[in-house]
Amino acid sequence: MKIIAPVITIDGPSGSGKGTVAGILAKRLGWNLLDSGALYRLLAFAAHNHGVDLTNEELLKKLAAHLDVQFIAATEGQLQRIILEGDEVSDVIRTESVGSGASQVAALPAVREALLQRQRAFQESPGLVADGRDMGTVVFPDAPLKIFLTASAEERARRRYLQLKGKVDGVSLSSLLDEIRARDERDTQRAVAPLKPAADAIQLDSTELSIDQVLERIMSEIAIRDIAG
Ligand SMILES: Nc1ncnc2c1ncn2[C@@H]1O[C@H](COP(=O)(O)OP(=O)(O)O)[C@@H](O)[C@H]1O
Ligand SMILES: Nc1ccn([C@H]2C[C@H](O)[C@@H](COP(=O)(O)OP(=O)(O)O)O2)c(=O)n1
Repeated sequence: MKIIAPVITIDGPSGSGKGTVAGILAKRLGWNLLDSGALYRLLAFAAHNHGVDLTNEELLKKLAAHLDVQFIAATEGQLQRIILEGDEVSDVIRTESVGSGASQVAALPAVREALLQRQRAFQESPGLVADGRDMGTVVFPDAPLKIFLTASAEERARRRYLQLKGKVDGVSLSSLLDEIRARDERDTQRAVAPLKPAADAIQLDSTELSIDQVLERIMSEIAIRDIAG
């Protein structure tokens, strides 16, 4: 009988800390990592490169089904690397303009369907930490631990600002706040797999918490459930 690897899902809006926390947790547990948002970012980026309009659902569905992407797991001292069609794109897909494109293609049902199996294939032994918007509601509904991580929009914009300042030209706190609000609106209001907590998710507001405090809370939920051996 195939042993089903446990999954910890971390969903929430942009800048709540999902990616950071999921990465540290996966490393600490020695589990696999799924950054599902990267798939939507890669699709938006590939669409741009191939001249595909972000509203062309039929073509985007085909592009999603054939995305030539490789995730190279993090090693000591090196973050996870993402290769698209042979080129490293780990950094270029992180801009807010690619994030906005990702949020647009993510609203298309045929695109979400085309990426579903690719995401589920990450559920391998000894376990998986998956972050995104619908990990707990749609992709891994049977996950034994689901976290819904939030923070105020102002705090999330401040974090993004600190993260991008010095790396990207022309970042401003007020435009980041506008972009984050626009993305929140699109991601929560779409008809398919909207951003919302699963009924059995633990909600964590990280506005006043450090990354270590968030990790500590999640580690204690893991210990209570005895899911990480
Ligand atoms: N609890 C926290 N307190 C302060 N900064 C945080 C916290 N969580 C994450 N950050 C920082 O905020 C930025 C965005 O975090 P990230 O993990 O990319 O968020 P998300 O994946 O939810 O968009 C990063 O620079 C990260 O280091
Ligand atoms: N599981 C997911 C993950 C991301 N998306 C969409 C919606 C998001 O605005 C974009 C980008 O997601 P990503 O997690 O990379 O963005 P942030 O790091 O939170 O800013 O993709 C989604 O619809 N479903």
